[in-house]
Amino acid sequence: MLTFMEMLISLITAAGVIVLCPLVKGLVPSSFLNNLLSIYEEYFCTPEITLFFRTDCGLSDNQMYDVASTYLRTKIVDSSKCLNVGKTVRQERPTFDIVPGAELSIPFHIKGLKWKLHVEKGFDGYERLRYFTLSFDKKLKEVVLGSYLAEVISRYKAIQESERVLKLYSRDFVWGTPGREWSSIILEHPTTFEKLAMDPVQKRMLKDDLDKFVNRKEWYKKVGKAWKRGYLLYGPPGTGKSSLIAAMANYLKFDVYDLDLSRISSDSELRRIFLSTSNRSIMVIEDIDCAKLEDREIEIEEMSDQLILQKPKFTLSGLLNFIDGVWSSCGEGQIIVFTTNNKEKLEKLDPALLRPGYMDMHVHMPYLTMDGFKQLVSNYLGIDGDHQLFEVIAGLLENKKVTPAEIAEELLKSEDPNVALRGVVEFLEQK
Ligand SMILES: Nc1ncnc2c1ncn2[C@@H]1O[C@H](COP(=O)(O)OP(=O)(O)OP(=O)(O)O)[C@@H](O)[C@H]1O
Repeated sequence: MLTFMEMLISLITAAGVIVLCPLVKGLVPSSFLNNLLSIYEEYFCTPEITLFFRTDCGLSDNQMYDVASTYLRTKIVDSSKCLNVGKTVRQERPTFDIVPGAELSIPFHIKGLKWKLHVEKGFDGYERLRYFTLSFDKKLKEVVLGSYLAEVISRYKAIQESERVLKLYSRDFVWGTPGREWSSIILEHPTTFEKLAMDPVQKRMLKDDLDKFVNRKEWYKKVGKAWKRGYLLYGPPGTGKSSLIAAMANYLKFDVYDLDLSRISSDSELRRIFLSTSNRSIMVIEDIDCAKLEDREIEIEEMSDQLILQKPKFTLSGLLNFIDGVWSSCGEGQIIVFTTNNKEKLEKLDPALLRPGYMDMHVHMPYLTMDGFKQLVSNYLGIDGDHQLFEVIAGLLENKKVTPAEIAEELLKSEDPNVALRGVVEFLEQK
């Protein structure tokens, strides 16, 4: 007795014979022949479907690329025969990564799903494009596009939540790489608000402001405002502006994007860059008063491959206006932090720059006060109470302009509190 499968195979084989044999072909009605052929195609020539997960998605970075990459890292050891193994000096254990071109076969329903990482290089040998492909039997189309991808995304979200590592994005390694606006490293800055030497009232106000901002998503929607907030941090070099940005990122668990305005050549480039940032992130534009946008020259690559110098069209205020517009129309929970060593210069440049909308809250980072000093002593020497040299130091600090960075440097010199604090006294006396 023939089973159903055996009958089907016989029929398909018969179809093959019929197709190949012109004599038999003439004897069989064409409708029957077509039916047999479609069954043959359906079960024996099952073409694969391939999904592409490119790094870019229109003008933005493609989040599905990161989704795929994060998800596959959890599967790699069981599903690939080739693994890249790496470890930096800081890491304790090696990590495994995907080898470009090697197949990752993940069991799912009938046949496995085949994932692959592709890396394309340009003529110059530099990487131009990378993307993942996911190939599968077309019979799995519905289930892969539906429940499987949903599972991959929810896995990614769970990993993001549980192993949330903050990232610092910059544009240093992406010049000329199509579809990649930012490259990132892990942000491992240890500064927290607690460790920051800063006026306690101002610290409280800033934390409250940040709390209010992140918790008011619905309020922003209700009043029809873009959910974004701008901060200006100003003060001399070494007073902790960068440290404060790290403290804000650690507090909010927001990634940081470091933007160098002087290298932007056009509105469209700027728009692309902004559209490629993630929600709930901090964009940092340092030394905003030094961004002499009108005076600089930018290298523009011509069709002829010759580099020419050209002056870009925008001014600082025009640029900020533009940023305001782009950010109003995209992204949620965005923070932008400007820093300057010289607020007066910024005011002279264009007072409108300081208005709420661009810079909603201004935070002054001054020279070191005695309160700030005690915070540093607590951080570096573990002294939370008093010390006999504090009175001398308080007197010296009143008349000197010293930055927390300078005193931090002195405190690093010895773990013995007496030695370190005597070093601070000497430093202040000589200043
Ligand atoms: N307010 C502060 N509280 C604690 N540490 C500080 C503070 N300010 C400076 N430091 C110490 O000095 C180092 C340099 O400070 P930081 O880079 O944050 O200053 P900055 O104001 O951003 O300087 P610049 O304007 O030159 O970028 C920090 O890594 C930190 O160790």
